[in-house]
Order: sequence, then C-alpha cells, then structure tokens
Amino acid sequence: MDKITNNPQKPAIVSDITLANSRTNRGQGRKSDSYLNIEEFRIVAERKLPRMVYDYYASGSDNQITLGENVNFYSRIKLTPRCLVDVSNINTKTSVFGIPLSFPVMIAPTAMQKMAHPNGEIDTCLAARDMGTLMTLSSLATTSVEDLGKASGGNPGWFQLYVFKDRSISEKLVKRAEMAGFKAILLTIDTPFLGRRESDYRNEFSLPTGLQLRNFTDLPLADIQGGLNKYMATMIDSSLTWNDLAWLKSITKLPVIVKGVMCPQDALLAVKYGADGIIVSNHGARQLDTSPSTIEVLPYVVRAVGGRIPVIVDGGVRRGTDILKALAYGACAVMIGRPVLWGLAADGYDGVLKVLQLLRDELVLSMALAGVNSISKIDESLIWSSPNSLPRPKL
Ligand SMILES: Cc1cc2nc3c(=O)[nH]c(=O)nc-3n(C[C@H](O)[C@H](O)[C@H](O)COP(=O)(O)O)c2cc1C
Ligand SMILES: CCCCCCC(=O)C(=O)O
Repeated sequence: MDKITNNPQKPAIVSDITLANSRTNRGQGRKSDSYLNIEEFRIVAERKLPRMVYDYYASGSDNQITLGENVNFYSRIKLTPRCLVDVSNINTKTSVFGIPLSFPVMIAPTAMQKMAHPNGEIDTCLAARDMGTLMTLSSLATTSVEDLGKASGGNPGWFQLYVFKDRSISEKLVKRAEMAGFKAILLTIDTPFLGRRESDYRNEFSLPTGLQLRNFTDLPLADIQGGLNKYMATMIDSSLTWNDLAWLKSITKLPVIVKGVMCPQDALLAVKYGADGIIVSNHGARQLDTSPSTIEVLPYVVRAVGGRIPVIVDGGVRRGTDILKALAYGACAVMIGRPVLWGLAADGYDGVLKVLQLLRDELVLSMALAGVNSISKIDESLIWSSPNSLPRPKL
C-alpha cells in the first residue's frame, strides 16, 4: 500500500482568540487516531461546538432536500468488485494543474474556520500540506491571505474569490493572494445571494467575539452586521456574468477555476469564456434547494467538457468509495468541506490530518477491492450497471 510520510508535528497555537475557552469539554481528550470514520468526527463536533456554530456549518438551505441527496446519491451508485489483479501496491498519486497531490482529495473553501478551532484555517492548511494535498482559503476566512501565506512558508494552496460590488476590493484581494503564494483562484459563481439557511435566522448568527473576517480588517467588511444574508446581499455583486471571467483573467496570471457549475450548459459556457477548470458544486447544498446532487450531475458535465479542462467535484464526499465513484465518472479530484470542519472542531490540526488519512486509507482499500492499482486506471467500468441494461449475449 502506498505509504505517506506525515509530519505529525503539531503546530503551535497561533490564534489571537480563545474561543476554545467558551466551549464545553465534551469529546475532548479523545485521540484523533481512535476515530473510525467521518461521521464519528461529526458527532463529536456537534457535541463540542456552540449550537449557533454547528448549525451554521452543518445546515443546507430551505428544506435541506439537496443536503441529503448529496450524500445519499453516492450510496445508490454501485461499484464492481474485480478480482485477481495485482493490488499489492496501490498508488494514489495524481496531479491537478501540474500540482502533485498524494491522493485526489483537496479541501474546499469554508468560511470562518476559527469558530471551529482557535487555529482555524492555519491548522487546516498545515494538515493538508502534511498529507500531500492542499486547501482553499475562503475570501471570508478568519485568517488573512498574508497570515496563511506566512504560516505555510509561502505555499498556502488555492484562494476562493467572492466578487464584491466594489470591484477594487476583489482586485486587491487577488493581488494579495498572488503575493502570498496562492496557486489558483476559485471563482464562486453560485452565490449572487446567500441561500436561506433557517437555523442561521433562528440562532441570530453573528461572529463570536474576538473573530473577524481577516481579509478586510481595514474595511467595514470585517464584521457581520445584521446576519449573513444581509451581509452578502449588501456586499456581493449579484450582477456578475460570464463576461466578468475575462475581467478576472485580465487581473491575474493564476489559473481561474469556476466553482458552482451544476449543468452541462454552464460547463460549456465556462469553457467558452476561458475558465481553466470547473468545480461541479452546489455549495454543499446551501444554495438552491431541490437542485440535484453533485455526483448526479458530474457525468453530464464531464461529457460536455470533453477533456478540454479539468473537472473537480465537491459535496457529500464522506467515504473512500465516494472518491472512487467521482473519479470513475471523470472527476480528476474531489473536494471536501464539512468533514474538515468536523476534524478541526474535534482536534484541530490532528483532527484534519486524521480526516484526510481516513479518506485516503478508505480510497486505497476500495481501489484494491475494485481491482485498480493507480488513479489513471480508474474509469467508468468500475460502476456496476444492472445486467438487464446490458445487451443480451447472442445465442
Ligand atoms: C460552513 C460552510 C462554509 C462555506 N463557505 C464557503 C465559502 O466561503 N466560499 C465558497 O465558495 N464555498 C463555501 N462553502 C461551500 C464549500 O466550498 C463546498 O462547496 C461544500 O462544503 C462541499 O460540500 P460538503 O460540505 O458536503 O463536503 C461553504 C460550505 C460550508 C459547509
Ligand atoms: C460573511 C458572511 C457570509 C459567509 C458565507 C460563506 C458561505 O459561502 C457559506 O456557504 O456559508
């Protein structure tokens, strides 16, 4: 089996806040090594986090139909076991945009990670790096691009961009991200307005004392006044169109990957307007409720793109078998959002590291049982289809 050399050294606490003091101790003391799966991390995170924070992280929009579908659709896709293939060595190495990854799992941008752990985005970034992969920093992070750049030795991963009504804010942010060492810009295209997550209204969500959106400390944007939906409606440019991709590409040399494609038509527009990559994403089911699951949409997007640019998928990935299915349907990698927040809440750096290790180990085992020993050998033939749908043999 492929061995990964981890640097288990735990980074020092670098946070300027002490949110941990306001939390109960439930679940603390459990060693990250003892967790068997992502769901166990979620359960501990739910026990440890203040209700307002857990609900913000966990919830989907409206009736949360898509939230369930993102996970459940994976379980309806069947894999084909294949036997008598030499799987004594499984190689999970791959690369995306020329960046080598030890396995095809990256970390999706999630806002405000210091609500989960005082080290927030820095622990996530370092755990990703030590597992041979990368994280994406949200525009709305509780760590600035500069601080993450420094903490990661100039290799902080990818940067997610929200385009603000005041374009100069986004333009400066892109330049700052480039300076800090980020290697790609993810333009989120599914959020002209924030989806309605009812628990955020019920809990009257506000940033816990001591935390700020650290990319904007010199602007009124650093604090959230009047709730998340109002913040986004006031600040985010809902007039953005495909033409604005040209603007973004004109202000950066970095690859621009569009995040939030959910149909072949938009995939074709992404290619036409010059996107360097696509992320099939429904924003963790937090935007348009009753939209399909992402794994359901992925094969259609892959077919439309026809190999012209890489396609990544996120949403509902909780098991190694999910990763295998996404790759079988043509994704070059997957991203995970909430599992990282659960790992971070449970045990900071160690928790995120273990979440990634679990997924990698599950992927390795499922590859072995499906009879594929390298990422390049994964294809749609791994997906089991009913014999009834196969042509009958001629008698
Ligand atoms: C708490 C939370 C915050 C998020 N913040 C952002 C964000 O700032 N920018 C963005 O593009 N996507 C954001 N997302 C969406 C994620 O990038 C990703 O698409 C989603 O979490 C993947 O689904 P999963 O959580 O089921 O893995 C957020 C998702 C969650 C759960
Ligand atoms: C700063 C307030 C809004 C954060 C929104 C981040 C996000 O994308 C999410 O899904 O939540």
